[in-house]
Amino acid sequence: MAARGARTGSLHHKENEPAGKRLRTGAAGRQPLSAASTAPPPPADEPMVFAGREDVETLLNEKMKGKNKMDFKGKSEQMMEYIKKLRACIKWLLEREDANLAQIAKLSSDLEAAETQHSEKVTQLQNALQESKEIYEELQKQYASLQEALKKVEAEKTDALRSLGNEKEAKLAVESSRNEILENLKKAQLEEKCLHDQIEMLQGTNKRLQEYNTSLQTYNSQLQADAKTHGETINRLQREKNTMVETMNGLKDHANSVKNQLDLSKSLQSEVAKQKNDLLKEVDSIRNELQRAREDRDKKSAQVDSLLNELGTYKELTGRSAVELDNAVTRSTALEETCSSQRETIKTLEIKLAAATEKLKMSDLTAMEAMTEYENQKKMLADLQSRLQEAEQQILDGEKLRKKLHNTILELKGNIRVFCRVRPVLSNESGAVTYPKSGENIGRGIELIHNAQEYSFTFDKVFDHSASQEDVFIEISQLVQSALDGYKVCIFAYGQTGSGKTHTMMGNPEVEEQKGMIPRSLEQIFQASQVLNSQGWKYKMQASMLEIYNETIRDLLSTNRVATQDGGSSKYNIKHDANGNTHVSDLTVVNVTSISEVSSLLRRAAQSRSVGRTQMNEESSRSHCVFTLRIFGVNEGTDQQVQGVLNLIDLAGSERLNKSGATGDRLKETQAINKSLSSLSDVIFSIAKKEEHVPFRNSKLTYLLQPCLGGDSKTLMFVNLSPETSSTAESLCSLRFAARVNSCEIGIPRRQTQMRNSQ
Ligand SMILES: Nc1ncnc2c1ncn2[C@@H]1O[C@H](COP(=O)(O)OP(=O)(O)OP(=O)(O)O)[C@@H](O)[C@H]1O
Repeated sequence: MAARGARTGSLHHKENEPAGKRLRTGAAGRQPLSAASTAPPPPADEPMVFAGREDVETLLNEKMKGKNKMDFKGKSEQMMEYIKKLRACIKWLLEREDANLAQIAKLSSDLEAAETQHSEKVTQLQNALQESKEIYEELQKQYASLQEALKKVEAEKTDALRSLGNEKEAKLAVESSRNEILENLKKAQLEEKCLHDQIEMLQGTNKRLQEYNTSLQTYNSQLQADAKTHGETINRLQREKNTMVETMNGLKDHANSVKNQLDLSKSLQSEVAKQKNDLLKEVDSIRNELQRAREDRDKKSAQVDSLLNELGTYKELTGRSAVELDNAVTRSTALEETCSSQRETIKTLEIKLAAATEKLKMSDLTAMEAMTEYENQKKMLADLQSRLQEAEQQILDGEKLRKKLHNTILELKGNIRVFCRVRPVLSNESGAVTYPKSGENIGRGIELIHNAQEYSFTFDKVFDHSASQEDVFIEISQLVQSALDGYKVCIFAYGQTGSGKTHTMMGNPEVEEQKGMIPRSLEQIFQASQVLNSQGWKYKMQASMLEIYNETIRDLLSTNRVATQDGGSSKYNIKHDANGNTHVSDLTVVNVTSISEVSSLLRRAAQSRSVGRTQMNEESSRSHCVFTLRIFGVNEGTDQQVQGVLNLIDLAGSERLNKSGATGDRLKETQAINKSLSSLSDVIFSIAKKEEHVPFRNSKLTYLLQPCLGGDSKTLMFVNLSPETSSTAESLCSLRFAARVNSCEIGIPRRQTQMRNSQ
């Protein structure tokens, strides 16, 4: 068709040319055939030229013309001419045919080339279409997988939110358990307060028992008859006490081990709480990370959405823009990678979160276990404590009864009580003191080896080197208490220099365990007076403190320095009134209302106290130090009045002259000390012998203490010993003196009490 079209087109093109110009002869210009019929014929050798179809048709329509019918010659010439024309026409037609064929061949080859090109284009287009289709399918798949991933992320997000909710619940549970613990703590504090109240009540009972003690005196004669029986009871109680002490020690050990366990479980609990806090922090940080990852993921999701939108647009433009599609695919792939990495991160975080939650659960469980353990331990401890308290109460009751009976017997006997205290060995020397390990003298006996000879002594109580200040105070606390009940109480420490008198009487008031008898007695008096307040008792207390140095009184509480020196204007005359109360003129007497006031007084006195040096003790106190607390009590309810006195005396060292190695002033000091101490023993022995004249006035010390030594007071002497072998001679002297004192009957203590309106 195309070839034929091309031929027709070509012929048609030629037909448009003007007919006159087409049929010409060669070089001289061709004539049209019609013109040739009229015009003279072209020369025979000139070829005819045909311009087109019209020329041929004109030639074919040409008619023979002759002059007449018979003009055959003319006709044959014409015919020849016409045949020539026809030949020329045929030749032209043949040439034209060849040219046409050549053109057709050229056209068909062009056509083929065009067709090939066309088919290539078609194939390319088909390929591009196929590729686009594949890309489209791929993108659709990616889209589907992205949607899948998005769904997963959503599901993970929901899970994470759920686990977050669980964590919050767990946290709330932990907080509520902590509140419970705090609640329990409050309860325990309340219980402690109750126990405190009970202690106060017991102290009240103690007071009543003391009242009972007083009433016991009226049954004096009856008790004397019963004394023997009581002695047996004491022994039995002593044995019982020992058993109870052992039981109590066992219980204490058990309680200690339980306490240790409790401490352990407490520390475990605090560790668990710490771990829990760490885990909570970790969970928080993971949550934050998760939150960040979520936000990141949300951003990416938004990006995915926008890219999906873009993808949609790209889908429309797929056919048009393959490059854009490629970019979109690249971005989509990158996004997919980010998404997958995000998913990985989320997964890791989820795993971490799960692990942290697990750890939290574990720690909660451990905490719960620790709590349960703690509760059990607490219960056990409470149980043990109540058993311990019961046992201790039993022991205390037994002990109280024993002491009461013992005191009663002693009071009835009218003895000065003597406690012996041996200090620890301070040097490298060996000790020369032992104690009985069996028999009825345990805790009361002491054995001293001197010059290879053993000397045994028995006192009301013997404290070995291991006895603490508290152990010693427990034994004298009742005596101290009786000062509040209106007795005159006198406690003094006797012994050689460095034997522990000051340690026993004063100790170190700033350190709880080292506080001596003076600060402890004052604390007890103030505490007890507060308890008695609730029973209507109001107390007024006055403290004074003096020392007797070289037979001269010095006021230790005076703020006037001159007055405290020898030769000062103050005379410090000692006077006793009809009620047996002692007054020292010009002596500073301070009203005290609290233990802190007394503590500052003690500090003031310690500073003023004169301290001399001897070869035996660098800080040996060379004076007798007398602390006096006067107690005036009145009961608003019963109008009863009491007046008690508590004298606490740290005597100067009792060593003999040759031992102290003193000369000059020191010799004078030692002589004075010895004089006053020997006066003290003279007074005691003379009272014991019931002599008419008691030489109280022989020394300032004995004269000052006259009312306390005179028979109606409760007197206790500490004999302090140095255990070293080098001190055995002095120790023996002290022990002998103490034994004589212990055997003295100085009278029955009398309570100083009266009714207010009887004054
Ligand atoms: N029971 C004890 N436990 C521990 N250390 C003690 C004990 N008794 C005394 N000491 C120590 O022994 C030393 C001498 O004691 P302290 O000063 O009380 O003796 P003293 O009899 O008062 O002497 P002085 O008569 O010279 O005043 C001190 O260092 C004291 O701390």
